[in-house]
Amino acid sequence: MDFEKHLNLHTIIMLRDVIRKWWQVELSYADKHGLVHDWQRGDIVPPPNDFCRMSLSSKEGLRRCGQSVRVLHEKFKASKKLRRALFHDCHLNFSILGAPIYIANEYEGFLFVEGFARQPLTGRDAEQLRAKMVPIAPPHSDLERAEDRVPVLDGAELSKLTDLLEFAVTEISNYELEQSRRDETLQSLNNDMSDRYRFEKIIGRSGPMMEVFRLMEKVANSDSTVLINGESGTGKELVARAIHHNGPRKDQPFVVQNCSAFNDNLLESALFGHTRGAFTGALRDKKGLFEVADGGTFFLDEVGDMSPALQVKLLRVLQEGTFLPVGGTQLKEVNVRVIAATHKDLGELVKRGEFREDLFYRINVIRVQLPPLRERRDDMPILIDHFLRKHHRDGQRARGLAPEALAILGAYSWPGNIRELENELERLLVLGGDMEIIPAELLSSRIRDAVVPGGGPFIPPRTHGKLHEAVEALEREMIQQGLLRTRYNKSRLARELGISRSNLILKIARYGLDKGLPDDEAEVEEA
Ligand SMILES: Nc1ncnc2c1ncn2[C@@H]1O[C@H](COP(=O)(O)OP(=O)(O)OP(=O)(O)O)[C@@H](O)[C@H]1O
Repeated sequence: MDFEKHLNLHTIIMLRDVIRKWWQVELSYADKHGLVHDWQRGDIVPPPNDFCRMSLSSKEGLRRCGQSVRVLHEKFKASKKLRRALFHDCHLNFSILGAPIYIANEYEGFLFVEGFARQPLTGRDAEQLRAKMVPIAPPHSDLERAEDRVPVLDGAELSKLTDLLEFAVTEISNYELEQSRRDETLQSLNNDMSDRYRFEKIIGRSGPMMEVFRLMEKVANSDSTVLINGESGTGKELVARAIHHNGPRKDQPFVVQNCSAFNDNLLESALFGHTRGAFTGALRDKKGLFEVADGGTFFLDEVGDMSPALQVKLLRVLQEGTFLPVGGTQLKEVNVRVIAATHKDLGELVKRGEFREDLFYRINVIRVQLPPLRERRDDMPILIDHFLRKHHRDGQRARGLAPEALAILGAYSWPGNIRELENELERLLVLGGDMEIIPAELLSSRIRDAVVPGGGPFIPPRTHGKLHEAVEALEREMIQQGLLRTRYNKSRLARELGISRSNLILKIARYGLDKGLPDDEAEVEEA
């Protein structure tokens, strides 16, 4: 237990002060071994009682004072059931009053005051005291009339002091209990957070993302091949990295290759390496990325774009851990965990004969499906917050987005997913410069126009009030925006909205949206 900390508690500071002022005694603390740390450090507040002051200032006196305190400690230790204050007479026959500190039923030491008499000293008492001081006090110490300055605490005063001492002890144990409860709560929160956010760079709390995290937890410690499926910008590489960094291969290389980046020959040589003279320009042997990744993880992005010839080679590495460099004759052996990713439907490619079925089954052992951003809109606020922090530069003022900007971002369909959102926020921070709140006007026109065609103010959908009114308001808004978007082509709009043309015309009339519309005859039907 750290008494330094307790001394700084507001209540203890106040109590110490009150006790000092009212009774001229000092509140001190002995630990669970009966040691008074302040005294041992020589950090002694000189007590008004001159006898005690002299005693505490000499080595022998200090030893005797310490011994007296330890007797009280022994009493507390001997009777663990005793939770109240106790008296003991010190080596000078002054009183020590101590109250034990218990925290969660453990004895942790005691608070005490010492150096007072319980009744006025007689002349004889003073004589005896002076005699006791001879071996302790330095020669020629001035103890003339010292007995006049000895605090005397009789019955009523003593009971008040006892109450205060016990109150101080209760304050300390309450504080410690509170602290340990807080520590426990923090600990369990941290455990909770680390469970949930072991993949701390991946932001998401929506149901689909929690599903992804659960799966990642399971696969991180295994060595099995993983297939990550998801649209562009949904975080496939981020997830692959997180799986690698949370697994047993984390100290080994993580190598990335996008299979759609090169033509077939270049990709083969990049993946498997080549020998000298394998092709024009191959001046020396070159290691392939599979060799570089040996012991670690290889992230093969856009695996669906691999040619059939390379698919065979990949299957061999996956099944046997061996491959032949371009132009080589000797098989090389590697131990690589493969995480493949694609935005394509590999099952569909298999059906069309564009992807080997055996390879598909080999890499589709565990499939992590990353949801597009439009299907995890619940994550938008934390993602926005995350990217605003990530791209916020020192000295920049921007703290957030105006409500209209947030509403537009929330309504946009995000075809480029998180990458598009991240780029948009980075751009907004640059354009926002010194602004504290970034207004909707700064959003990319692509986003604004998609959500608010015609550039009017964005009216976010209602979330309260009567349902039929909200439905009607939404219906009116969709028809009005649709008419603008289709340039009043009612047949097209009816198709888009999934209602009949006559039904649309009725609704247009009902909502008063027909004013100023071109004649039906003038409407140009699309092919
Ligand atoms: N859940 C997420 N939390 C935070 N940042 C994310 C998240 N998902 C993706 N990102 C960020 O979005 C950007 C795109 O992610 P990443 O490159 O992993 O996507 P991808 O699906 O591999 O894209 P592509 O298919 O185009 O290669 C990166 O900057 C990444 O850090």
